[in-house]
Amino acid sequence: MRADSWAFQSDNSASRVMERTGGRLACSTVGLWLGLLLLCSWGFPGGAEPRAPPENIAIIGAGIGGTSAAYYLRQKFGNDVKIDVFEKGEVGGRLATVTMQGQEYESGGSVIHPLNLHMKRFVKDLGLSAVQSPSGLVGVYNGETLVYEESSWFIINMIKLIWHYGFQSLRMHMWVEDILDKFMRIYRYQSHDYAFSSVEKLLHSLGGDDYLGLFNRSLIETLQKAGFSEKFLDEIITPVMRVNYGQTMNINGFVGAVSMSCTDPGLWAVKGGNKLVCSRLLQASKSNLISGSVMSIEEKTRTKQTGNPTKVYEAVYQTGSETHSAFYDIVLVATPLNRKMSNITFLNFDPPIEEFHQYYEPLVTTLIKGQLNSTVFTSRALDEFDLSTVLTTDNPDLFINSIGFVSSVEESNNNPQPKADRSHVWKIFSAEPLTKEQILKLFVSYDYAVKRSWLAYPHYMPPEKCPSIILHDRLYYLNGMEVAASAMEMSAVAGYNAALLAYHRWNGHTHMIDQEDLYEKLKTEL
Ligand SMILES: Cc1cc2nc3c(=O)[nH]c(=O)nc-3n(C[C@H](O)[C@H](O)[C@H](O)COP(=O)(O)OP(=O)(O)OC[C@H]3O[C@@H](n4cnc5c(N)ncnc54)[C@H](O)[C@@H]3O)c2cc1C
Ligand SMILES: CC(C)=CCC/C(C)=C/CC/C(C)=C/CSC[C@H](N)C(=O)O
Repeated sequence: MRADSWAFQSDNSASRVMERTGGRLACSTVGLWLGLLLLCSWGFPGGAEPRAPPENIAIIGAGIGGTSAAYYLRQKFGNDVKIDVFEKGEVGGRLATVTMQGQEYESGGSVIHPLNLHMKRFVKDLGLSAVQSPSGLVGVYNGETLVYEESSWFIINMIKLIWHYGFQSLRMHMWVEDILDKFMRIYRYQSHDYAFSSVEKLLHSLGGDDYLGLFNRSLIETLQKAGFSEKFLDEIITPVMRVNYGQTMNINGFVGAVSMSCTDPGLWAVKGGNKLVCSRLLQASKSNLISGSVMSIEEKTRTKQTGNPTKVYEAVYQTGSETHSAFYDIVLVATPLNRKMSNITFLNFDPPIEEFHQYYEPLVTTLIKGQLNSTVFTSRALDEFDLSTVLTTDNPDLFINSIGFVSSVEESNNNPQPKADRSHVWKIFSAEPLTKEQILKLFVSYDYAVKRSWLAYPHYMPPEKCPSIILHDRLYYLNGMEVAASAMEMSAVAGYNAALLAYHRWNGHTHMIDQEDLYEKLKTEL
């Protein structure tokens, strides 16, 4: 790390960089003084004073993307900048819970992968704790019968898998592992403060043309080319895509791999609810939460106290029946840009900021406390039915994508066993709301049913282009990342990236943006 590249950073990140450089320079006070002396004698690069931080930053959306961006923006720009976070609904966005008989259950984003390091770090740094996600036995139903059923004996499972599908399950696991390994490179890039101006450049930096190719091609095309059989794709891969993204194997290969990684062991969630991460990030970033809906953004010229005319963005927003406006140096949009989800108008930009018509898949989460009618899936009675999740194949006659039993956000449940009574809460994913008749088909009887409808994930249709991260000079968009894959960790990566990008562009650190061959360059860095 060159002296000039960290000299301008806020106290926080400078000390982090120094921590990383370990014994070489940072530990020694002598080194620090030497560094300062050198800076004084060389002056700042270009002879210019470091630029003062922005006065005001707006973030639209208090989901995990917006709140993680607030957290990292505070780290980068320091304490003098005012950060306003606008939220028209609940803090957490698609991380949300529903309450049943006094217990809360995740109704949106629920599971976190053990290698999702940003989420892991948030939980640790924000004083939260993790609970293990239920990991019981899974079966696959094709509308007539269970075509695959896991066994509680590891060895039997292996034999079953090999008997049905040869070594394809193992090959699939290796394929996903390789993609995840490369994905982990982003943490190294971000810890060294590197940013990307487009999602495509970010993906390319992780594994070159092949990695970007995953995003540009459908999962089915990639897996067929790799020689996976129709039977394996229909009975194992499709059901996993249906439970996770409510879609078929026509999604892109990258999101397909992200989805497959949910079959890894060790999935977890935040005790008390995943949305707690968002409220804690807001608190830790000392942001002001404004409960209101942003309606428009327009660039304006204002004369600040310094007397200089400055370009700022005016955000017009509504709180209740009142309309207000405020001015910002930097704006981050942390919500999908489309009429149904955010309805933000960009006024008088030249060239105009394109409207994204990204279609988000409707999905319904229904939570039901009741006694499952196991005979829908098998001739066995519930007391002999040991599956905790039933996935489904792509059969148009089926009205659910999946059904599985869940624990409340307070419980850790490593080895759940369905009981032949009404005490379990089951989570069902379906494309449309379930009718009473459909619920009564699935349950012998039930006490409670609560549903939550979502526009859940982008409808994936490769090849497609990710929307720009830079919408205008100091106006950034985070949710283009979801076009690669939608997951909490992806939004956290997007939040960090947008914060770094905004910081570097504000300070003219062009060498920290879109660096090629980063993996090679950072190989020897600690
Ligand atoms: C049912 C379901 C299950 C899921 N399961 C998982 C899972 O198990 N694991 C996982 O990793 N991911 C999961 N996901 C995906 C994950 O939840 C999302 O990718 C992630 O939460 C998106 O976060 P975000 O901050 O980018 O967007 P959001 O959470 O959508 O946040 C955007 C926020 O902006 C607000 N907003 C919109 N417009 C405006 C406006 N004009 N003014 C002010 N505020 C505005 C919205 O109200 C919202 O709160 C799931 C999603 C769903 C729906
Ligand atoms: C970003 C990386 C590398 C990994 C993230 C893996 C992950 C946790 C993806 C989430 C996929 C997703 C949208 C799942 C939705 S359903 C989840 C669960 N089956 C449930 O029952 O709620």
